[in-house]
Amino acid sequence: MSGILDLINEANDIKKVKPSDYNRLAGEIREFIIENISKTGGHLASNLGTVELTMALHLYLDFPEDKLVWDVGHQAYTHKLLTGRKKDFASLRTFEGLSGFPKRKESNCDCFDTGHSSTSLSAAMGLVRARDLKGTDEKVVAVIGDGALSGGMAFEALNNAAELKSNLIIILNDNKMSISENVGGMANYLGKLRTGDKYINLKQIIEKALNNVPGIGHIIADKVRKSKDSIKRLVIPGMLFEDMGLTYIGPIDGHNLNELQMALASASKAKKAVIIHAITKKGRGYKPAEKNPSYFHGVDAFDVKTGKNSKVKKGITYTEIFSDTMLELGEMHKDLVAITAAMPSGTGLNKFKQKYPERFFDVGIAEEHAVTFAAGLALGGMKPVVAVYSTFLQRAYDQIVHDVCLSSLPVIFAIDRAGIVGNDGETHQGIFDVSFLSHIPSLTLMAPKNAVELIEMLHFAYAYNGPVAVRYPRGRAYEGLSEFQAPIVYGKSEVIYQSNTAGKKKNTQKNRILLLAAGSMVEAGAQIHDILVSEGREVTLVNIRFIKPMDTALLKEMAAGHGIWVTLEENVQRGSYGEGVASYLFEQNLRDIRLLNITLPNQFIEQGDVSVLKEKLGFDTASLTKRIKDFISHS
Ligand SMILES: Cc1ncc(C[n+]2csc(CCOP(=O)(O)OP(=O)(O)O)c2C)c(N)n1
Ligand SMILES: CC(=O)[C@@H](O)[C@H](O)COP(=O)(O)O
Ligand SMILES: [Mg+2]
Repeated sequence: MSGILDLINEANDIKKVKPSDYNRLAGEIREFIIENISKTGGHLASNLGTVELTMALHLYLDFPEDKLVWDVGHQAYTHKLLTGRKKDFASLRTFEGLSGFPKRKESNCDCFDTGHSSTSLSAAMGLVRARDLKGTDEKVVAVIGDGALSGGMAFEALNNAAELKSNLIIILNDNKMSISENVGGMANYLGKLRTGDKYINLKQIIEKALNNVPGIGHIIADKVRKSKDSIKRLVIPGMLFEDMGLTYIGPIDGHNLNELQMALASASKAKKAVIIHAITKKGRGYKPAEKNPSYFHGVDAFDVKTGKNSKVKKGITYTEIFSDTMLELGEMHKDLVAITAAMPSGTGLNKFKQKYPERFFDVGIAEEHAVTFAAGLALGGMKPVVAVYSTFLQRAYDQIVHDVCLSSLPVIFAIDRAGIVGNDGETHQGIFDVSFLSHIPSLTLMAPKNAVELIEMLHFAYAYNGPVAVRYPRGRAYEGLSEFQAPIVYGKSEVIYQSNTAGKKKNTQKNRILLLAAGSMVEAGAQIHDILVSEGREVTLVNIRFIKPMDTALLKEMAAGHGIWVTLEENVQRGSYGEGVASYLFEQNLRDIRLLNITLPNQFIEQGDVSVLKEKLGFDTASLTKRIKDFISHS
């Protein structure tokens, strides 16, 4: 039997669906999403929570003329389904497939690319101002989650939106959850609004009680009813927003299409910014996700019946190593404190949170605040560890420079997801951190070659008195080369394999190869070393360890015996370690040394499995070896 969803093949088709079929359509959408995500993986729980919300918006808006801005964008699958992309879902988050986030290049119904949090209100404000300047009449709606509303940018935009004299609709999609449980004062306030009906009852109870007071009771009750201030604040939900100058509608049931449509119709009349507070359930309609929305926030393929992950787990991850080491360090050092910007499980800090709740701080989706907060903790005598994904640290550049490094404060940055992360694509690749960190004076930047070295580096970072960052990739930790465990010495690299330089002729020196590999690339470096050596070449392999400061003493020593240098790292070329080596050779006038920088290209890197992307980028061992050999023979 064909379903209602089959009738929807392009934008605005939903308007042809009979209202009596809306519930059936919502059910079919949920079924479709569960079925598909169970095969491809993806952001399941948030999408199940926004089905009716998205349907209501599609009934209200005309695409592509009207503009719908999604915050983070991880909840936009229904929007994709309703705008002609149903057929592409099998390719979700794969190379050249359907993106997991809104993408302008994918559809003219996506008006703003997202992936990072708390940007929707600013972008929507810009669209409104542009509309008003042009004199056009398209509608503009932003959808922001309660988690995303904890981000500083959202507050900045709300402050600005209060000045609007034309319509902007903000849907606050409140499911009480960020990835983990939502935190902070705004979350508490929203909690109070959710129970707003209780306050209304309270008002009625007060009025009734006063009316029963003989004599002046009814006069006071009348005053209470008319009072605009204190009592109103008590009884009318959303007064915080109202007092700021925005109109608040809600709370409403975000799974009730009627309520949503009525709220949108009434919001559309205001010549100002209006917040519709919609209460939804993360994971709605799929029991395992309703029960454990954090786990089903972002999942790999799973079995629909059991909800269990169907992929076999291979090896320990860097995140797990970090997580366990934090427990160890926490036990040893009572001044160690840990900070996350709403990612306790993603960063692995959840164990630390459980064991040392008083030394754990989840500040909400607020990376800028997290870093300056860490500066304050360090000033107060604590040893803060900011655990953060490379891509989200981009937010906090000025705070790192101005608040931490300028005063050389002992803050540790544990930078997870450094390098290619895979299926989340352009917005989430951690490929810029070496570039935006390695020029900051007083900051030390390290990268471990393997699991053991991450542990050592974290211990080293604790003991070091100054700002220090350790970057490590997403996923499985490399466990090879574990016999190489030279103690970490500040600013010193580790020579893994030293080619024999004794008694060799000058010509041999010219052709001798020096591989300078950073972090995740040491594994590839070791493989390339073995291949080149098996072909009779002389090769030295160095594990950089310190991307900054550069170990110039070692470089000087190596310059005497190696004519071909190759740097290997997982970062774009501009601002890379390799670029630093090129400057060094130039400054030292070492013009005879031929240098090949192997870095990621200076471009945004799209989505796909890490192995697929590496192959496409020529970053797999076979391609890298070929590149090095070509370089040797052509230079
Ligand atoms: C700047 C930034 N930091 C962290 C994240 C990781 N992240 C993605 S979704 C999310 C939670 C968002 O919560 P909410 O807005 O309430 O949406 P929900 O998942 O509940 O639907 C977080 C922390 C991000 N995308 N961007
Ligand atoms: C949407 C978002 O930003 C996160 O949910 C992100 O997808 C998590 O990535 P990991 O799977 O690497 O934790
Ligand atoms: Mg939420």
